[in-house]
Parts: sequence; structure tokens; C-alpha cells
Amino acid sequence: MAAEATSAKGKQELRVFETEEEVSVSLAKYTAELSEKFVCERGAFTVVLSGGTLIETLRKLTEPPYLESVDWSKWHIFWVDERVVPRDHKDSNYKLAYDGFLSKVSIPPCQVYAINDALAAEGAAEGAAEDYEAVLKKLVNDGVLPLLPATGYPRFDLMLLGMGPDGHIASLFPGHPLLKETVKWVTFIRDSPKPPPVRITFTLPVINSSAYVAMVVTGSGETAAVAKALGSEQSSSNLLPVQMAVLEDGEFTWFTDKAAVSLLQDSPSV
Ligand SMILES: O=C(O)[C@H](O)[C@@H](O)[C@H](O)[C@H](O)COP(=O)(O)O
Repeated sequence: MAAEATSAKGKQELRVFETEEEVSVSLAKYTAELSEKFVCERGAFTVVLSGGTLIETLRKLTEPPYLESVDWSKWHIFWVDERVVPRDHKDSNYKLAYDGFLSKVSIPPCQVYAINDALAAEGAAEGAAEDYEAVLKKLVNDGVLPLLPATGYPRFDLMLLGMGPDGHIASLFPGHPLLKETVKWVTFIRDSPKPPPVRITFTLPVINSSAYVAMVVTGSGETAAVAKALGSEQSSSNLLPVQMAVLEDGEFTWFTDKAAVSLLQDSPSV
């Protein structure tokens, strides 16, 4: 059984497992249960992926029993951020997700909303962001993607996110002006500190309108950011992007292993 420590305040929860393998097992179960809930409630399940190690940690979802039990035909897949490169480029988050996850499950290809390949191939970051936002607006009109009435932003069922060593989520980096964007749903960045520099990204209010967010952090690469985000000494200045992910009306769950929380000496603040 997983060694799981759970504490909760408000709607944030911290789950700590012994190993990354146990995180993978728990994340698969959590995702499959949410899939069942949303498919039953409204006949669709909207899932947002990030890049990074998340895709590898999702591997248990592509194995029995989930391979057969999950109703993949109702899934709709999005990216919280994408590099402005063709879909077959080694830096593409679509390619990462396709190779490690999407190619192993039977989600209808027309329900996989990747970056516009032609615009990405031209390096047209602004156009690709506008195009992606237009895709989202069409799905709102078609009734696939609801809006959260309180914010007017789209409400995705589940965002599966990773965090970088600097506390960035999506392509929203510490101190960057994009963190203040409140009009656009999808925007672009040409100076990402993490290569490659040109990307599109969901904005913070869209992330914060989600119904569920799983923040998946494993290994020793992000220990300082985890300690700052979850440590008991919280300050309201110089917030990391991950600390600005405060859901309007949703459940935010950290899936971590022991290595990721190794600098978290005191009681977590969640
Ligand atoms: O496009 C990207 O670069 C990713 O989407 C990025 O935002 C990632 O999720 C984090 O950097 C965490 O990455 P790791 O899980 O590899 O640490």
C-alpha cells in the first residue's frame, strides 16, 4: 500500500508517496475516477496536459485495468502549453504526449486539440495562440467546454500539470508579465527562460477556473520550489507561479514522492 500522507486546508490536498511508481499508480486511479464522474455527468471529459515528466508518470493509465475500463471515446485532450514547433519536432509537447500516452489509448483523433501545425511550422506564436483560443471558443459554443459563470473563463474538468524548478507552471514563469494577463485565454511567449523560447500557454485565470488540478511533482529537481510553495512560512509577495494557481471553485491536489518534498521540513501549509 502506498505510504500516503494527506493534509487538507480549503480545497488543496497534498499526497506524498514513497516512490514515483506509487505516484503513477495513484494518479491513474484518480484520473480514471474523474473520467467516470464527468462522462456520467455530462458525457465528455476534458483533460489538459503539460509537457515534462508528467507524461511518463501517466503510464499506469495506459495499462490494465484502465486501458479497457476508461471510456476513452469521451475524452477531449488539450495542452496547457505548447512549444511553437511542428508536431513531429523533438521539442513538441504533442509529440511527447502522443508517443508516451495518446498512441496507447483510443481517444478519437478529432478530440485531440493540438497546436495548429501550419502556424507552428512558421513560428507564428501569436497566430497559433489566437487559433488555439478560437478552437476553445468553438468548443464552448458546441457545448463541449463549459464556462465557469463566476469568471467567464472555460472550465476544464482536469488539468494534469507539472512544475519546473523555478516554480513555473504551463509557460508562466516567475516575474513574467504574462502572469498578469486577464483578457486572453491563450497567449504566447517569445522569451521563455526554459528552452525552447517560443511557446503558447493558457493564462492563469483559465488554469484557476478548472474543476480539478493534479500538480504532479516527482524526484529531486523541484525540491526548493515545493518547499516554498507548501512550507508554513507563506508571504504574499514574490509568489511563484505555482502559488498563484488558486482555483476559483475546484480541487487542487499535489501528487508528490518523498524526494520531491525532501526540503519540506515543517508542516505543509495546505
Ligand atoms: O512545455 C513545457 O516545458 C512543460 O509543459 C513545462 O511547463 C513542464 O510541465 C514543467 O517544466 C515541468 O517539467 P518537468 O516535469 O520535466 O520537471
